Amino acid sequence: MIDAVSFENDTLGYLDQRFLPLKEEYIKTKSHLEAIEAIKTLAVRGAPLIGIVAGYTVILGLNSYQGTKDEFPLYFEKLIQDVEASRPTAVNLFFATACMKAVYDTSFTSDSLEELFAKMLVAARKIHTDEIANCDAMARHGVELIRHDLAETLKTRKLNVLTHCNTGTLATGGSGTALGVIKQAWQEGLIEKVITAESRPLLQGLRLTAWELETENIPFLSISDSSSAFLMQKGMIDFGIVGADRIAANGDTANKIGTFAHAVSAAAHNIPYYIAAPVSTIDITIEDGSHIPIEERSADELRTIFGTQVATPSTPVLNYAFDVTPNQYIRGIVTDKKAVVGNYAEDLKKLIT
Ligand SMILES: CSC[C@H]1O[C@H](OP(=O)(O)O)[C@H](O)[C@@H]1O
Repeated sequence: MIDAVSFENDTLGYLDQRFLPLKEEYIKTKSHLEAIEAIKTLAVRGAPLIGIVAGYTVILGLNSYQGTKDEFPLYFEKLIQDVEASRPTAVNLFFATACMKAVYDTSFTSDSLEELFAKMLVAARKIHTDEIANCDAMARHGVELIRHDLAETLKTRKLNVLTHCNTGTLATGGSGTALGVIKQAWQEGLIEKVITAESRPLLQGLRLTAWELETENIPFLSISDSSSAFLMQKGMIDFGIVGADRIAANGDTANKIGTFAHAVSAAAHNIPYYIAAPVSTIDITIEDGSHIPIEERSADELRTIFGTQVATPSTPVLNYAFDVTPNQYIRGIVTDKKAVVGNYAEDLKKLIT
């Protein structure tokens, strides 16, 4: 499996995703500031992986601390603020900092800084190992749901599945969320072909998902984001499954920009459209998708393509990195605990408690 992230000898290691698949560069750093920049620039990306790296980034910040225990609370507060300011939408990042703050709240008074830091490292490693295990559980629940919902089609042929952005090992450290379900479905002989939407402007689908599928010898076709409706109309897509960066209590889901457009097209063609995400991506504190903070990114992500200017530098741009798919477009939400179908407000809450 691709090695997306590691933490050994107080050093964060990660595969820089900005130039994959043409350039593979594994970065190692002890600097929390460099780690924060890696999240900001999508050198590391993908909601669960962002959460894993955020946890390790806090550890790097702790290792840089030179002050006294009395001075530590202010330093820790600033460290958490800086990590949380790196990207706003993927709730996994805030799940990771909440885990660190929980250790602080429980142990700061009673423990030495050394003991406190050791406990936070355990918490950071747990986030990492949990997300890997979550992928395997999601894969099982997702395949079970697909076998049920697509049973009629499966009587006569294998399935063609649409996915968007990258939700595989490069986004999770494990087999993946949506792509993990797809990989497992392929292993079980259910998949004919994967249709991976390029995911403009940073092309996570064309670059990263394609690379993962090629690496695993899974047949796929890359398409432009705007092609999905046409392929659905031609009967070339049997279901869609995508990831999530934040799921509201009612099931409304924020994911890479373009996700909602695929969902509307799927609904128009009566094609089931699923979300796959660990429970750590559910934000039960917000009642619906209108409250999810949507990241706006640099205009140059559209005006240039990997350093080549394709529009004038003065071209006005609106570059939302995510959109929100209302729950009525979602046939089911596959989590590590179970697949939730409909009745999201009630059933998602049960997963959290
Ligand atoms: C495993 S879900 C990953 C999720 O994160 C991606 O966003 P980004 O590449 O900007 O971090 C995309 O929304 C994926 O669905």
